Amino acid sequence: MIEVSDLSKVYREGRGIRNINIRIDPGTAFGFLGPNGAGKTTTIRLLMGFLKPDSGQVTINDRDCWREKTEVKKFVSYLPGELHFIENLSGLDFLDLIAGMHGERPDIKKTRDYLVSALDLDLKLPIRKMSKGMKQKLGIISALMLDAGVLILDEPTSGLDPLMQKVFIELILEEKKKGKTLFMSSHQFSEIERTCERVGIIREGKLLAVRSISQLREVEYHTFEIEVESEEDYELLRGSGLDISLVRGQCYVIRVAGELDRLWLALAQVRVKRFRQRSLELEEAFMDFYR
Ligand SMILES: Nc1ncnc2c1ncn2[C@@H]1O[C@H](COP(=O)(O)OP(=O)(O)OP(=O)(O)O)[C@@H](O)[C@H]1O
Repeated sequence: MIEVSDLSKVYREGRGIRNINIRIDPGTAFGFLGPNGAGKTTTIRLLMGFLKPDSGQVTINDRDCWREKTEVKKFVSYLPGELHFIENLSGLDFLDLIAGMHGERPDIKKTRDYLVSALDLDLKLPIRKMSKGMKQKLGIISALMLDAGVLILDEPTSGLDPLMQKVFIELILEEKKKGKTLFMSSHQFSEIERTCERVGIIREGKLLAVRSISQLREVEYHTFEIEVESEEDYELLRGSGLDISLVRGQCYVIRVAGELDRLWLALAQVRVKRFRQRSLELEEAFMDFYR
């Protein structure tokens, strides 16, 4: 349904994105993660037809996002990373304006009311008096109330407090139940993990990896906490070439990828006071792509 093929867009200074390939099946959610300036918004702007690719192509439902952008916008709903409103309007006026552009469908008002209540937003307030988080809620409501089949969300939880981030995740899970296709950028692995089937990691304009969340969960990664008797024991551990970091005193964290043989061999040589395995941390497995 969403197909990004050999997509490149390079700005004058040489930054941008290069040769991005992503395929997102209908009814699935794709999380797009990467550090600041990695190229997430650039990719999303190409998906929305705001930018013309230098090379390659993006299609949604087999429509070219640049050449057929008007058609594409009929089944896509978009939440920009940076929201710009007509500040003098109230929240309600703004949503009415957006709904009016989509033919006064009665279902929009119903969905709007549901979202307003879920996100607990005072729509009577003029937008200029709204906080950053309130404006973000308004943006989310305007994107979700249209009930489009494809949702493209650029850092949707930016500015939301932890409670509202949780509500947002629940709303997204409801959208998924309705069969929506989702493309969502984020800095937060946890929200991608909870909402998406697959995750793409972008850095310096290049797509480093695309993994299914279940694949990431299976990565053989083990973290242990160990307390040894003395500095001498630590030196012995260190000599084994294991990935060790100090917590405090003689307490260390050891991370092992793959087979554990080397760990057992090292442990046999030292005096251990305390030893326990930490549960697998998915985020750590994911962070490996950044290192
Ligand atoms: N209009 C532009 N002209 C020139 N360079 C740009 C333009 N827009 C973005 N860039 C540069 O392209 C790179 C990618 O920017 P982009 O906004 O896509 O990153 P991002 O992953 O969305 O970052 P963030 O997480 O900080 O929002 C950055 O180095 C940025 O400075």
